[in-house]
Amino acid sequence: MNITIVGTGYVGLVTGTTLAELGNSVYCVDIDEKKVEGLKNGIVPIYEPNLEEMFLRNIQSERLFFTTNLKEALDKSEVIYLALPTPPGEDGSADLSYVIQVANNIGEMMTEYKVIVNKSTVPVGTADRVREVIAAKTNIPFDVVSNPEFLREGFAVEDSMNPSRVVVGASSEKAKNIMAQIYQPFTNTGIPIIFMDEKSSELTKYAANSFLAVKITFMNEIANYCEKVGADVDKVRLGMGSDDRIGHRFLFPGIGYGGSCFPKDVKALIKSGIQEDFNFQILEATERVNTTQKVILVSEIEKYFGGNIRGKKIAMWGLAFKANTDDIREASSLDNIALLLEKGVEIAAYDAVAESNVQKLLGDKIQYAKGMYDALEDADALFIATEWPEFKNPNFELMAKKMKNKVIFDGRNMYPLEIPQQNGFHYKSIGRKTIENK
Ligand SMILES: NC(=O)C1=CN([C@@H]2O[C@H](COP(=O)(O)OP(=O)(O)OC[C@H]3O[C@@H](n4cnc5c(N)ncnc54)[C@H](O)[C@@H]3O)[C@@H](O)[C@H]2O)C=CC1
Ligand SMILES: O=C(O)[C@H]1O[C@H](OP(=O)(O)OP(=O)(O)OC[C@H]2O[C@@H](n3ccc(=O)[nH]c3=O)[C@H](O)[C@@H]2O)[C@H](O)[C@@H](O)[C@@H]1O
Repeated sequence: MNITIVGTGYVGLVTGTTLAELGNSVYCVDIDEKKVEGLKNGIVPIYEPNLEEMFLRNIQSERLFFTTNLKEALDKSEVIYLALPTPPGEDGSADLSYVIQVANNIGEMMTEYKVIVNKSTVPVGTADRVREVIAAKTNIPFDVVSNPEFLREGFAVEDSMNPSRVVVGASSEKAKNIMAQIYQPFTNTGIPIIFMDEKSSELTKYAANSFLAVKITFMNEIANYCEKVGADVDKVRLGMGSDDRIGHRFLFPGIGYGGSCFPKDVKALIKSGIQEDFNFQILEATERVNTTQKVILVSEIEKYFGGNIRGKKIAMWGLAFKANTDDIREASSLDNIALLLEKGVEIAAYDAVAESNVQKLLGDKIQYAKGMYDALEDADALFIATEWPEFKNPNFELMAKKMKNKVIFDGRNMYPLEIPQQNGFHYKSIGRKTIENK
């Protein structure tokens, strides 16, 4: 099938590449000329494991094309996916201007039947709005479908090729059949394609992300309580997660959830609720708890150093909002950096993948180390903000040699407690006993 994808960010590029991998001819459109030029020349602008190989293979097989010309791509395909940004507006609600703008363009440009498939995360009722916008521009028949995306950054290719489910909100039989045809390779491997109405589909996306945000936040509160009463959150987590009604995933406590989606989607659902005179109390609490959780270790650092931390040097391992991505949107590292800088702390950071994005944002406000051990030179403490695999089994002897003090504040619970203990480190993690070493 011929498919057009509008927007070549994380979702658009991965969706386009995987649909091409499944044998479709895919025309990707973006307004960012530099990005499109790079993509045409085989340059993948994001860090995403296993994407580049598949992307290059499909360009070579002439199934994957890039253009800035929407009309050209539109004319080639019956199915148009929208993978456009829906960032938080000033009040936290989803900004639909990108989606509406492109819907307008499609209405003006289309010359025959199209299915417009919305992959962006959008509030309930957006399919209806897109329908109204297009219908105001043309009499040609078309359908609008909601098809939310559930991929995780860092596992985007894996999640797109082998999704837990595909949700399709469609009311027209014609559009349903076309969507069933696109996802037929999944049906054959037992992946459920769940058809429903557009509104339920739009809400499914927000409900799934918000539920996961609540799950993490619940666990963060349990972790904080563990510290008060002397329980160990790792044990509690194992004990809870073994009940398959609860499950082990997304129970890892830490310095809060970040990224381009959980924070924005929780805010957007709260806002959508308010518009309907409905209070999402559990989500309001989740947002509040997450905001404090992100910087919970800063007061611990102050406590350790007796209050004043001005002039201290802190090494930060990890800047990305989680491992396996270069994405720093709403990363907890940034909240901690801002607060620590405000308190007069000097920061030497290391993140092999996300460093350049932070450099663009913060410039010389912090130092950037070439390697994880370079960051530790003369450091008063180490702060672990992202769980990159290379931090999992470090050389503690070398760390001790480099650092001024053997102190670790671990926002990702990287080590079993006996490891820092055996190596004589002071070790403060989340929801577990503090290993004292003054
Ligand atoms: N990043 C993620 O892991 C996931 C994101 N989503 C949702 O998918 C949507 C897209 O997110 P991302 O891919 O992360 O965004 P992104 O910001 O990485 O990419 C969006 C792309 O759209 C392009 N664009 C903007 N206006 C355009 C226009 N008029 N015509 C053509 N291209 C245009 C931008 O230049 C950019 O390349 C959002 O609604 C997001 O919430 C859903 C699941 C996962
Ligand atoms: O809508 C989206 O964009 C996507 O949002 C999340 O994916 P992503 O933001 O890539 O990352 P996650 O792996 O979900 O992690 C989000 C945040 O939660 C944190 N987290 C995750 C799991 C956990 O147990 N504990 C925890 O603190 C991570 O460190 C990270 O900061 C969802 O997992 C995807 O299903 C969804 O498609």
